[in-house]
Amino acid sequence: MPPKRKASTTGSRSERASKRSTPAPSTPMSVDSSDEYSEQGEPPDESEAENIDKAINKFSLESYNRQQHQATDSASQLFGSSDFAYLSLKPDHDNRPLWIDPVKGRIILESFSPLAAYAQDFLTTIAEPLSRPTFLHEYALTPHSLYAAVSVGLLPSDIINVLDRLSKVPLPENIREFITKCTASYGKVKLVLKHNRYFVESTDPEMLQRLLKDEVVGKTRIEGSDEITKEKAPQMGGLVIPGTKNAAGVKQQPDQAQAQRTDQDAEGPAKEDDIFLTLREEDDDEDETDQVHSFEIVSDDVEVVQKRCLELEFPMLEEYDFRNDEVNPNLEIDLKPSAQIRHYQEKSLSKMFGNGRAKSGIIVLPCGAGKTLVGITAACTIKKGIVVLCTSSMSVVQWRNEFIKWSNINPDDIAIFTSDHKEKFSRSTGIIVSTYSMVTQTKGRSHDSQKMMDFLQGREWGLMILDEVHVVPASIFRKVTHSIATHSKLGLTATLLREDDKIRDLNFLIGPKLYEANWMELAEQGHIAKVQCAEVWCPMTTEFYQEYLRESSRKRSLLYIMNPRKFQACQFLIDYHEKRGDKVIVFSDNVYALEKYALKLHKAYIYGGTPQAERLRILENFQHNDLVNTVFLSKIGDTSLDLPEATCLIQISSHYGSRRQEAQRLGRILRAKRRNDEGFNAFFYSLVSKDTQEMYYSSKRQAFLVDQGYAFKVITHLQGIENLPNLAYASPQERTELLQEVMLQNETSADVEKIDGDLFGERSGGPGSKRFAKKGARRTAGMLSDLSGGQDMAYIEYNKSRNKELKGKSQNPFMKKMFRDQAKRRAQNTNLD
Ligand SMILES: Nc1ncnc2c1ncn2[C@@H]1O[C@H](COP(=O)(O)OP(=O)(O)OP(=O)(O)O)[C@@H](O)[C@H]1O
Repeated sequence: MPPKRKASTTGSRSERASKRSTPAPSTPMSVDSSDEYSEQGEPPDESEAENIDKAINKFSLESYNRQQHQATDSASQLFGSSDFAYLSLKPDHDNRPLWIDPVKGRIILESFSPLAAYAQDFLTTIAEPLSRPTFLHEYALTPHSLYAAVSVGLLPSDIINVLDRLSKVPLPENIREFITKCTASYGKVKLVLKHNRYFVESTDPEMLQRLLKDEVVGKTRIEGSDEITKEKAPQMGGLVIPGTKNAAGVKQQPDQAQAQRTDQDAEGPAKEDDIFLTLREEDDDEDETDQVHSFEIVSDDVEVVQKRCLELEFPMLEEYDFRNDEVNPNLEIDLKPSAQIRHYQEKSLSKMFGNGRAKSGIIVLPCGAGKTLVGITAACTIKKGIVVLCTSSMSVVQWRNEFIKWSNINPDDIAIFTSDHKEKFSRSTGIIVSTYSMVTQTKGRSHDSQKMMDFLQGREWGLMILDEVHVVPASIFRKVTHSIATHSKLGLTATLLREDDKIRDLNFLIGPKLYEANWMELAEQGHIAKVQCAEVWCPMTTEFYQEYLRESSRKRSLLYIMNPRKFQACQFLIDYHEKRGDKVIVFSDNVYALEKYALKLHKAYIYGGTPQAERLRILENFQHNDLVNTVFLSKIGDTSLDLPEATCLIQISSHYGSRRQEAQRLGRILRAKRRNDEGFNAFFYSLVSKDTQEMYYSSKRQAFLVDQGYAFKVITHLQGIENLPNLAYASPQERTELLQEVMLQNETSADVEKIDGDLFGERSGGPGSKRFAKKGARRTAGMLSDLSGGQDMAYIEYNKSRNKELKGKSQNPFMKKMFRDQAKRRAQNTNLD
């Protein structure tokens, strides 16, 4: 018999969800204009986020410290509040890897310690990694990070004990207090879906009594159900994640790196092991069985209860007991026997399935480290209906192919929902792969799309995989998670980073960060490429600099991008790397510069206006044609581009100070095929015009990668550049002509490309997209004239003659054809204009 409601609510879950998802009127929001994904115009329905933040941030380390300590020696006064001499070192401090700053809650890890791998694993669970260069890593203990720690099953006492053991000084009292108070209210109450019924669960019966007495929560309990039921807590482990030999559990064996390091450090066993062994002994103790208590609530009131618990300062954790879900049909899916997941993939999944249930949250792995396989393995573990949401229709196809490649899923059980494909699976359950825009767009939905949406909304899903979570606005997540009923959510990203600081929203819309990998460690182990990063300083020529000082800020950027010395540096580096056998990608956000550079250097280029068929042809040639070793890309190539052949990146213009774009671009070469060749390095150059604003933006952009341990070398002179045959703009006359041409451009030519989607984005025309076929030409014309000063006759004339010139020069049939096509398009544009 279906459970009777005690408190009646109006409307079904999906109706209520659709009401909630109605966007509130937008108000202007102040965001950092330096980020392309700022959420201008997003509904300010952030009260939920603010509540969570309030609940979480009511604790601040500041309020626990500032204990006054007497200066302990004559030098103490020099250090002011940062004098920690009062914390006496433990006698065996050499063996312990952590320094703790009690004022700021910062933890410094000595990454050369034999215990470093273990400590790092622990720290990424309880603290935010701030910076991880070679020898010293810095972490911050924050209310958010402690919330995440509790949500993966750590107890406050675990955190305190392990920190104390690893610390060189006794754990400062205020840090203990901070951890205890911060975690006192987290993780106490869980929302658990069992047999398709929702339960409020806790290990503390008093907590549940308190909730039952609450006027809001009390009313949501199902009448007639036992007030509080008691059962055994789920055992840690027991669940084996496919592709691994280990049972899932928060307490993992030290990873391979640790094992290797420990072997190598054989000369110092005495150093490592007493602490290490004690830690492991403690871990074993924690597998003891516990009791949990719960009461059942009306499923329609889940959000009411969540909100109320938040107000009461007991944020609820969401967990899915999929092994006991007998209502939703099982999906026949398993990893193929050949698929072996890597240790860091396993570790990230162990945080998700730590206690045998699925916890919602976000996994952060560098580009090319295999986030797709992590998602697929999570799907193979849960084995229920799965929804995958991606940013472009190309990614949708890739996800489907990867599912088929890595798992034994019946291809009929995995369907695609994009503008061109609206498939359903025929059996009782399956996988649907779609894009964020397909499931959130509300206006002008076709009949077929609406039917697909009804299909998605009319059933329960076991897992929703959210790809590239950092680029999607919170309002979209809200719509997605409210309109599609899913038991657990897994967000995947390479850079949990936004310039507008809205990343915090993801903590409650998806779940806390479950795992963040160390880029350098993965590079050392050969999972991603090792990259040499360099910033090349290009002096401005006198005439360009004079104009730069005189011009408005928009035109200034065009001058520093088109600086002839930068052009020469680009030409030199392409020549140098092509001769070494590298495949080179040159990135330019500015389309005018992109075209100018590419045409002058006789290279292929792709930007928002390039038709899809031509994009694919160029990329194919770049991959397989030995004569096409360099390709110029606008910002549409920042994401989703999988070209393992590329081994060198040159950046000539970028999006102001966006740290994320820098990381995403670097990601294009992290999957280099040759990464395991002995001594192989990929190269990442940022060309910067000296003494211009670009220098400032450049250092801002690098901050994230520097924190990941990348060292940017500054190159002030490229040796041998003067001797490069056919060096462009070598004479003053050529440089003056270039300057005149640049000055003739209108200000819009200085803008970065404005485009939605990516290289394969559906909005910029997914493969075979009908929308693209119909509107591509028209849109191309608009982009060109808007963005590259196409309305200017001088420009059109110039390009015509340049095309002729190039046609004569290029011997490569592919290049010849490309220039012919581009010339045709330009002629078309001129007519349209
Ligand atoms: N465990 C594994 N064993 C073998 N190959 C793997 C494994 N994990 C990932 N790969 C391979 O690594 C490559 C990169 O994987 P994937 O495309 O999932 O990376 P990603 O993290 O999603 O990158 P991006 O952020 O750039 O999209 C793929 O070719 C994939 O097949």
